[in-house]
Amino acid sequence: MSDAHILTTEKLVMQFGGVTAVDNVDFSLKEGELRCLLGPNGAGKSTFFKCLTGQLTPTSGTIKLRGADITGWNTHDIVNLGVGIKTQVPNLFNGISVYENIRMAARRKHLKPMAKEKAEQMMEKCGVSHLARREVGLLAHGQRQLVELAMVLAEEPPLVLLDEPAAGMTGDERDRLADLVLETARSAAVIVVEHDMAFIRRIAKFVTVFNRGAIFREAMIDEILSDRAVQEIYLGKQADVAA
Ligand SMILES: Nc1ncnc2c1ncn2[C@@H]1O[C@H](COP(=O)(O)OP(=O)(O)OP(=O)(O)O)[C@@H](O)[C@H]1O
Repeated sequence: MSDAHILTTEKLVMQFGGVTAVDNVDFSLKEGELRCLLGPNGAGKSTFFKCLTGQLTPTSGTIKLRGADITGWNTHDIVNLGVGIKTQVPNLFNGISVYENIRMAARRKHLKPMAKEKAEQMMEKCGVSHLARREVGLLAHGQRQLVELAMVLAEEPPLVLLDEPAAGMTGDERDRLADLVLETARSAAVIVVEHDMAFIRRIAKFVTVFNRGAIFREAMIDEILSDRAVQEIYLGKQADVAA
């Protein structure tokens, strides 16, 4: 991991009417760093994520990617800058096969023969080779999540943003996903927003905890899990963070 920052936000604010969902957030992520975003329901994680991915335009503040101001850019342009984005709802072409979806994604980065090879590699890596000819619209949610991840990784982005990637997955799929995220983080910076604590425990290193729209704590996962104040903000909102 280098000390240079791939992504920073300064005084980022997102308001919905009278609700301040993201409140003055200064955040930074180093090149090659894996960061998990945690926090109780309604803490502002998803809204923050959606500002980073261009799904929402922040009310104020700035977002910089490798020093370039991308505040208010749309998702398409952010993806074209080389950011791999996986939102909560898989973004797939339902009528065509798993292989075709992944090959088309690989084609955005690679020439034709290389794109085929890359698609095959990615299917293997993400554990969906056995589904290659299946229509993605007919797959279970967890399988669709893995296919979309294969599409994102096929473009070899230097920054990967994942919103609840483990949702709807079986135990085996979740284990596969954890290995994939760790492997991806060897060559790219990764941000993961996730509720599933078993999954978080497997992958997390340094984490950012949100509460009421602001950054509440930033520390290594072990420290966070034993932090009384962090446990208290979770209590009454969802399963205990230490459960
Ligand atoms: N489109 C919206 N319009 C109005 N309020 C919103 C909107 N999206 C989010 N909010 C509010 O912003 C706050 C932060 O919500 P957000 O979904 O970002 O939290 P979260 O930490 O991702 O929660 P969860 O873990 O439940 O997904 C909440 O009070 C939520 O009700």
